[in-house]
Amino acid sequence: MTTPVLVLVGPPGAGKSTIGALLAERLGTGYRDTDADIEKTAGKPIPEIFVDEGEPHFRELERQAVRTAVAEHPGVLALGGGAVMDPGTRALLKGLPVVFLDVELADAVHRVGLDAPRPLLAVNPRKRWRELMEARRPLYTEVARAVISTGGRTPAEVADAVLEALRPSPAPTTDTTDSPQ
Ligand SMILES: Nc1ncnc2c1ncn2[C@@H]1O[C@H](COP(=O)(O)OP(=O)(O)O)[C@@H](O)[C@H]1O
Ligand SMILES: O=C(O)C1=C[C@@H](OP(=O)(O)O)[C@@H](O)[C@H](O)C1
Ligand SMILES: [Mg+2]
Repeated sequence: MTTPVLVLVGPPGAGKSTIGALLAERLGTGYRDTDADIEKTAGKPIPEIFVDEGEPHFRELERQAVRTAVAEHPGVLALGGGAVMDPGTRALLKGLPVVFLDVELADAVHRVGLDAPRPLLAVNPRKRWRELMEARRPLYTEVARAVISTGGRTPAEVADAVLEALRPSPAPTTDTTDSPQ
């Protein structure tokens, strides 16, 4: 089993897919996004899966996509915003270098409003996003080794902050200059 060097979690609009691709480039490793894997498996875009088969079916595809990617992808992995709702997925993430990309409502809604539609935010996106985040914040926090705020930062700055947060702290050194002989 080859587990990912880095896993990104967080709500829609946090920048998981954008920062994930950027980090993979910086680290010289592969990038994978479970949403893209799901679309490949289903043979259709996520909004169509929600409409045709419903959210429970999407969540089942998501559970499987996360398991497969965690088992075989050695690079950077971005999850969909709702993946952490599954207890089995949270257990799987334990021990992995998981980073929670945090964002406030105003920034997130501004960002996803400019992007392709997310079915869960199709109606009343501000209210829906706030509800999602209230329910999920404890779950993002539970699985994360580091929490990075993305507000007011460019994607490149967020990537820098992620790498800095995961940098191993230097081994303790003993300063002998003042030690008694
Ligand atoms: N730090 C940032 N500052 C400004 N815009 C951003 C930032 N991160 C991502 N975006 C933009 O926000 C939108 C959503 O980003 P995306 O990576 O798809 O988020 P997620 O995968 O977390 O839902 C995209 O249009 C992306 O270009
Ligand atoms: O928050 C969610 O439940 C979802 C987030 C989306 O991914 P992003 O978080 O990458 O937007 C995508 O998986 C799907 O639309 C459901
Ligand atoms: Mg994404």
